[in-house]
Amino acid sequence: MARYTRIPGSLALITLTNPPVNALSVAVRQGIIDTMSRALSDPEVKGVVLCGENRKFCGGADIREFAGPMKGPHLVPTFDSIEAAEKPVVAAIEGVALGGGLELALACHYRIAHVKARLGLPEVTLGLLPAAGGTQRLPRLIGVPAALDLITTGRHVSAQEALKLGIVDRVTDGDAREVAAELARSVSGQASRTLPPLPVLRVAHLSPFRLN
Ligand SMILES: CC/C=C\C/C=C/C(=O)SCCNC(=O)CCNC(=O)[C@H](O)C(C)(C)COP(=O)(O)OP(=O)(O)OC[C@H]1O[C@@H](n2cnc3c(N)ncnc32)[C@H](O)[C@@H]1OP(=O)(O)O
Repeated sequence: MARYTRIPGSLALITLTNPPVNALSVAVRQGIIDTMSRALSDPEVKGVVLCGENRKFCGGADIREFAGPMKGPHLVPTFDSIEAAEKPVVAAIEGVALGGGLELALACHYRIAHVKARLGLPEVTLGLLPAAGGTQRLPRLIGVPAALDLITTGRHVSAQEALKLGIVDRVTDGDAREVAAELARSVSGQASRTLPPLPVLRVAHLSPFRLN
């Protein structure tokens, strides 16, 4: 599920609620779609803050659903609709943003991380790819070499390293939701921030490859 709350400054606060780590279950994915649509259709709402309940942003795809076929809305269009939102969406990352959880944050226009948060794309450790936008949005944000490192090792990074790499915009030792709300208010009314295009890798010369 996702809870919708109006907060001061003409903002909507969307809180993912799926204990213990607010993983992206069918109900959470549907909840994101419903609450985002509510925020975007309300002319009184000028920006959105996205967070997770109990100070845990999101532990990624719900591994309890891996045993069966995927039901409900898919992650890719769910995240694409956040990126396409014409109102600023700011992720308030506390606890963890892992796998699909980081991919969700990458689809937001801005990211605030609590100093103790951990971020990463551990899909490779499960034999998966970050196929919900991570392979596309992370290189656009931090460049191909740094993104490849995170995608191929699955290692987690601290909030400070995430700031240095350019994954997050700001780190706070306070309440990430409040800092995110402050940022959302300061950019409301501005055009949504977009990611730069993917860098084009040019190969100067390719030798013919033969199997003998
Ligand atoms: C087209 C789409 C393709 C790909 C897109 C996305 C793919 C993914 O997102 S794959 C999943 C990526 N996420 C992970 O791999 C995270 C795995 N979890 C962890 O690393 C850790 O559990 C944690 C860092 C999130 C928390 O660690 P810790 O504080 O040490 O607690 P526990 O490990 O004991 O876990 C507590 C509790 O949470 C449950 N849990 C953790 N992650 C998930 C999850 N992703 N889905 C569902 N449940 C999760 C874990 O099982 C424990 O539950 P119990 O207390 O009931 O045992």
